[in-house]
Amino acid sequence: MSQPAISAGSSPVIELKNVTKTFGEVRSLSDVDFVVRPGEIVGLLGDNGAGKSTLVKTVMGFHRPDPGGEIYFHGERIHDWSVARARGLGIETVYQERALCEKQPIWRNMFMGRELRGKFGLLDVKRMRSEAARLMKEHMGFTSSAVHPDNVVATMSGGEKQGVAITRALYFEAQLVILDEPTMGLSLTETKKTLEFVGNIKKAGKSAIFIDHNIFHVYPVVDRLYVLDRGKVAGVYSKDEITMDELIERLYHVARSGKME
Ligand SMILES: Nc1ncnc2c1ncn2[C@@H]1O[C@H](COP(=O)(O)OP(=O)(O)OP(=O)(O)O)[C@@H](O)[C@H]1O
Repeated sequence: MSQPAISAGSSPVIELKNVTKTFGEVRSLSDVDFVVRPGEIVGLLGDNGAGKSTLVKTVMGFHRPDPGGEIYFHGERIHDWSVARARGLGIETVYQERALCEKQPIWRNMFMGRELRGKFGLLDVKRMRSEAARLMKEHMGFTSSAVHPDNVVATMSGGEKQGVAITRALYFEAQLVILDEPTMGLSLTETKKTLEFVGNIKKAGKSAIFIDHNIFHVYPVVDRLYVLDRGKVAGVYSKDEITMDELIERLYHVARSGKME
């Protein structure tokens, strides 16, 4: 199980300062300041091409900022930012449900790539099955004996699959969970379930970045929102500062004029 080498405190889990990212002639991010605090769910909104993916890929370590940009984890500047470094510090991405192995049982999916091992390095199947059962009950709210860790993932609903992915991230000591359009292609009920799982991240005292095109999904579960427009931060809002209607109004305004007010 990966443990963050830097101790968690009240300083932001992740902080990007003055981050610009260019790909040849394309400037995907421009002087972006971005902060996620402990226990905070932060929404990322913006039109197609606004820079949302580039921003989260930078947080995930896939991209390094152009010179001048800085990345801090719990207040400490990290110079050698990379996927391995970000993951080692507890930044986990929940990919869309297709990242799970449909034909494998739930317990295997929970521990895929980070299997629990016993003596002599042998797989501890018994412990993985019992841990999966506990997590399903405690984190995913499965009380029915019909849902068993041996069930294959293909039999679960889309929302439940997202639950497996989120629970897996939390189990592996994620400090920050990145959710990239977790409700895409899900039905209404499955979406509701997925949003409940997002709430579990906060209950567990962890943080998340939530990207979704649908403001009706994002607004209810987040504490703060960043609006990106053409690579720039066009607005940052605490949820208690802005109603959903006001936010929609401002998003229309950004789309029309490129400015938040
Ligand atoms: N690897 C890359 N090489 C060149 N240009 C890129 C690369 N990645 C992103 N871009 C460009 O940067 C801009 C921002 O893209 P990005 O994918 O971050 O936007 P987005 O807000 O996630 O969009 P969407 O909602 O459509 O996924 C776009 O113009 C895109 O074409």
